[in-house]
Amino acid sequence: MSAPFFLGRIIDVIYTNPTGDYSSSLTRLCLALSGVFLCGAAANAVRVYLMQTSGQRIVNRLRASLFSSVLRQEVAFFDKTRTGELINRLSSDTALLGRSVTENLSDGLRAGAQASVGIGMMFFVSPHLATFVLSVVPPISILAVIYGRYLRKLTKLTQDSLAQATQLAEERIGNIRTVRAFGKEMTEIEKYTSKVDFVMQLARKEAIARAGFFGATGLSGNLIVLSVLYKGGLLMGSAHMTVGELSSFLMYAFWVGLSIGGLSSFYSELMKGLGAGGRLWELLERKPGLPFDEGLTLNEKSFQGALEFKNVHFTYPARPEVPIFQDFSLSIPSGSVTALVGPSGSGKSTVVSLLLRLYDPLSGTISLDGRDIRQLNPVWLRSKIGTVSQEPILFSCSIAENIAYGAEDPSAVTAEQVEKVAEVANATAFIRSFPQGFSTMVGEKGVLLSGGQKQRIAIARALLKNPKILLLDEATSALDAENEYLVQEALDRLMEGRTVLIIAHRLSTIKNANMVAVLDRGKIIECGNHDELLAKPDGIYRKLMNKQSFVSA
Ligand SMILES: Nc1ncnc2c1ncn2[C@@H]1O[C@H](COP(=O)(O)OP(=O)(O)OP(=O)(O)O)[C@@H](O)[C@H]1O
Repeated sequence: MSAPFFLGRIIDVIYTNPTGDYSSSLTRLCLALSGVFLCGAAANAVRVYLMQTSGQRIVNRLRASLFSSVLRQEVAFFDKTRTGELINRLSSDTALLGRSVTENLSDGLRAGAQASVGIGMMFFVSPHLATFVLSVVPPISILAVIYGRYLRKLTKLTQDSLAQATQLAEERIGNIRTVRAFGKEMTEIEKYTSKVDFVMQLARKEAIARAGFFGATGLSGNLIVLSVLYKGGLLMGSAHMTVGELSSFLMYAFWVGLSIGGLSSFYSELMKGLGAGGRLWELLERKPGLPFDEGLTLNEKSFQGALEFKNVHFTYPARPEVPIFQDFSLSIPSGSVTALVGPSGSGKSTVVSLLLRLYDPLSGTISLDGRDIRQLNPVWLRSKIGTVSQEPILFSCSIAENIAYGAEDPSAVTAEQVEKVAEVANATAFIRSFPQGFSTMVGEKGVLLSGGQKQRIAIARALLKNPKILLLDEATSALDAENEYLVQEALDRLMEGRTVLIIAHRLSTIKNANMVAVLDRGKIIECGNHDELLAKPDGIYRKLMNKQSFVSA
């Protein structure tokens, strides 16, 4: 900021010495000025480096905290929130906020410092001229406030619309097989295009506001310079100012004008950042509806794994008006196999979700070894439960990594352990048939594997976890005879010595279970073993069997 001052002094030295005897003063002033330039250049380089790195660090930390906050939320939160929206917050909102508080903040601070020192220097060089010039500041400030508010609102709307577009793209790309099977590519393209077109409309509004604001601030800057020339010329004519002072003043005024332009751009970026930030804080500060990692753990030695539902009432938070369980009671003794049967939509999978404490009942209790699971640490509880669902979801990594995912610390799992559980799960033969064996990549959600293969990997994963309690959801779709046999044998081995609740679709499973519980419209209506239930003349179970809705394997 001292450069214009020195430049003015140099001009005055030259003009006030018509004899030309000013070389020593000129050298001194030029040396001083080059020193100033050097310091300025070094400071600028350091500023850019620090701002870039701290900017990235802020974005990284924001992303990590946000991801951690999202993963801790209760499952009901994910029932209501769209994945694409969360992805958009993680990627786009964090980048916008990060940029706004670093690079932009640095430019803003620089512009602010330049403007205030510039104004100070203007007063130092000519208080009279400075007062005259700064009368244009208040109208610009009012304009800036109106513009900032409008931009903040617009950014929030833009980010929301962008999130909707991301959501649509994410869902359709993730389910491309369904889109293809129904031949809906063109419809989906049109839907997506209309969503991004709306984002474009908002961007156009922003561009108009921005153009107006920048035009106004640019014009004000130029008017400042013009008025300095006019008023300064008059002051010089009346010998109240030297040519060097007017030059210095002009340069300061020019800098102040530039800084005001910089400040307006800083302000608009800051407003955009705050627009995106509001949505981020909401999520960062959200307290999970269910505790994440707190509560009691039971004594491992005396742990039995007996489960009991007592007078449970439950509705899903996303649809509180539809009761799923009303006075639901069921006892699953330790070490026994209980088969849960019932029509589609009767609440079988909900029983599993409640046992995993993905949701809490409205009233009644679910207990493990006589202890209400709400008192237990959910992480500990889930570590004691293994699940194999109808259509197991695998992650897009290797087969070995997918199996090791079952262990508490996957990085500590050895290749031998993985191979051993794969053997028990009847998975070794097909894994070995792949050229890359256990290192074969399974694709997103395991799309590169067949249903039976995915199930056996999920069984191996559950075996590695070695849980006391098993919650199984048998596949409804019939596998071919060989696969069927291999999966069934693997499941039988997995069930040995554990408390098992199995959502049963196969007659053989039902027949072998210690107890069959028949669920209908959220209530257990019959309970007993296969033969006992079949013996009831008007029993629902008997009717279900007659409908032959079970896979008779
Ligand atoms: N996350 C959810 N939010 C709101 N309602 C849900 C949710 N999940 C399931 N439901 C509803 O709860 C009821 C019971 O569903 P559930 O999946 O437990 O049935 P199910 O007996 O396992 O059915 P199926 O045999 O077809 O898998 C259904 O009416 C279903 O629409």
